[in-house]
Amino acid sequence: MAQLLESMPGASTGQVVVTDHLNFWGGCRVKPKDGINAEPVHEPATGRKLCDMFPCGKEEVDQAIQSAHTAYLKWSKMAGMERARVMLEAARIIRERRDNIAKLEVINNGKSITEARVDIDVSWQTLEYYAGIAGTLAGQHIQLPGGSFAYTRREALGVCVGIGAWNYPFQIACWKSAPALACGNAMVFKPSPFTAVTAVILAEIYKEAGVPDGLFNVVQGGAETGTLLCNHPGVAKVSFTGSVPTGKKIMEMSAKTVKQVTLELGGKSPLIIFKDCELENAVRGALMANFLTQGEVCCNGTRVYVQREIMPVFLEEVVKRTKAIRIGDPLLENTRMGALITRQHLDKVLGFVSQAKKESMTGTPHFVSNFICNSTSMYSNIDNCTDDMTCVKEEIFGPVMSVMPFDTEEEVLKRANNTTFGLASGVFTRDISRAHRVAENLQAGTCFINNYNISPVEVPFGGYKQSGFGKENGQVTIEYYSQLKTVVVEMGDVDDYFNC
Ligand SMILES: NC(=O)C1=CN([C@@H]2O[C@H](COP(=O)(O)OP(=O)(O)OC[C@H]3O[C@@H](n4cnc5c(N)ncnc54)[C@H](O)[C@@H]3O)[C@@H](O)[C@H]2O)C=CC1
Ligand SMILES: C[N+](C)(C)CCCC(=O)O
Repeated sequence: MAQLLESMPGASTGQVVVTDHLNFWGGCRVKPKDGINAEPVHEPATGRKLCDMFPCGKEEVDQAIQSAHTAYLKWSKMAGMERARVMLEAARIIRERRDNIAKLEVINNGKSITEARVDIDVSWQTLEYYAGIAGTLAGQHIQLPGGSFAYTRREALGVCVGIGAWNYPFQIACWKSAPALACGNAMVFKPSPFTAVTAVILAEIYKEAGVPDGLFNVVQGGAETGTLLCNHPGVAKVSFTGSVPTGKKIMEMSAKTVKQVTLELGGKSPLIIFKDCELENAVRGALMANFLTQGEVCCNGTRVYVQREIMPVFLEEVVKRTKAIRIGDPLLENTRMGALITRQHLDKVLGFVSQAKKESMTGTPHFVSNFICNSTSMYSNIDNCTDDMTCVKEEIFGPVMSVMPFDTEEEVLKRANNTTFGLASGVFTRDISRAHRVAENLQAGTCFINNYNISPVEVPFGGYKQSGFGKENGQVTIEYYSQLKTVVVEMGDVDDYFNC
């Protein structure tokens, strides 16, 4: 893989073939055991086969978990400051190789190179941030009568499993592994079978930075491999990013051995635009909320509520800007929207758009489709939607923005909250009291005021309702990757309570 990265500077879509093994445990890449059941992985931008992915079976999953356990025993005994030093070195290497990793991520996922570079920057920043926290992990000292006392220790959980989605492959691996490793855990990570290629690069970088062999491992596979991981008695925690139905299964499987779980699930987030907004910012915010990574973003603000008085001018602008988004080969510098993950996913997204055309009595779908190489990308604004339309109720996970008019704050809050999801939300207004009141009353894990989809690593991220629970990023995530032990110390004699 190192060779592949070196050969990347001249790479363009349609050229790279990955032949290296994509599993990693015990400190090195591991050849698939049987070399059977190969699943082709395609380059989204061209539809070309990029490599074969061989799903890991029980024996391989056992090996990866065993190797993680061995590394955990060493790593968890190191001082936080020692762990921090290794993590900072890994962050430095990612930063140094940022452009090449970003290129491979484009080939892996289909997003534009501009966005992929941001993802890789967020990735090394995540490692730096949690390296900074590793040395600060501490407990509390509690005084008790007679000189006795108690103290708490913040301890690692053990072997944590990370299960990733295909929309931010490298970044998700960092969002999960950085806090896990900072707390002294080891991780076995399973990327999505659609984006099998970049997680192993992270494993190599951790190794190069000096983590013990087995600390960060990659097993390839889909639902079956994921099931083996979630049912494994040697796993203490599962952190999952993906769809709600799979999240529910993961919770069920984890319940059998009472594993801790973090679930980052889907969304159908509302973005509320009041008539007193700064219109230019609101329009840009609506694009940010809908079209990053071809719309394949869990926290996207796909239900855009616009106060009726400004609907015509908002729509005119937003449609004009949407049509001007440069769709194309994702490795070209000018491209701002690349390819959807697979042909099947594109068909699913197009299905939502044609369903909207059928369901809409008054709305106008503004629909544009572009062909890039063998694959396709598209985007659509659907105006004057009603809350009961399928495109307004269900997660589309594509570049489709649904726009609805509203009249009052009270009404829009009710409509915005009328969903089983609760990942994110947004509001554009110049009225600061209204902004904070709306933020308080929206039932979602994040509310963006006068912007959207800004998520620096310092800021906790996670859902309400069926969008999941647990947080990623921010200081609080330490609590989801560690456990608190209480030690009670008697300085006097034990009471003769039983008087015997
Ligand atoms: N919230 C988010 O960030 C994401 C939401 N989605 C939504 O889900 C839809 C389907 O996409 P998928 O990739 O099929 O999502 P998914 O939720 O099925 O897959 C996500 C991850 O879970 C793994 N997985 C699947 N079944 C599993 C099981 N039974 N046990 C353990 N692991 C399992 C997959 O291999 C993958 O690594 C998308 O169209 C989109 O609407 C997809 C990806 C990310
Ligand atoms: C980076 N951000 C905020 C645009 C999206 C991250 C959440 C996801 O995995 O979809």
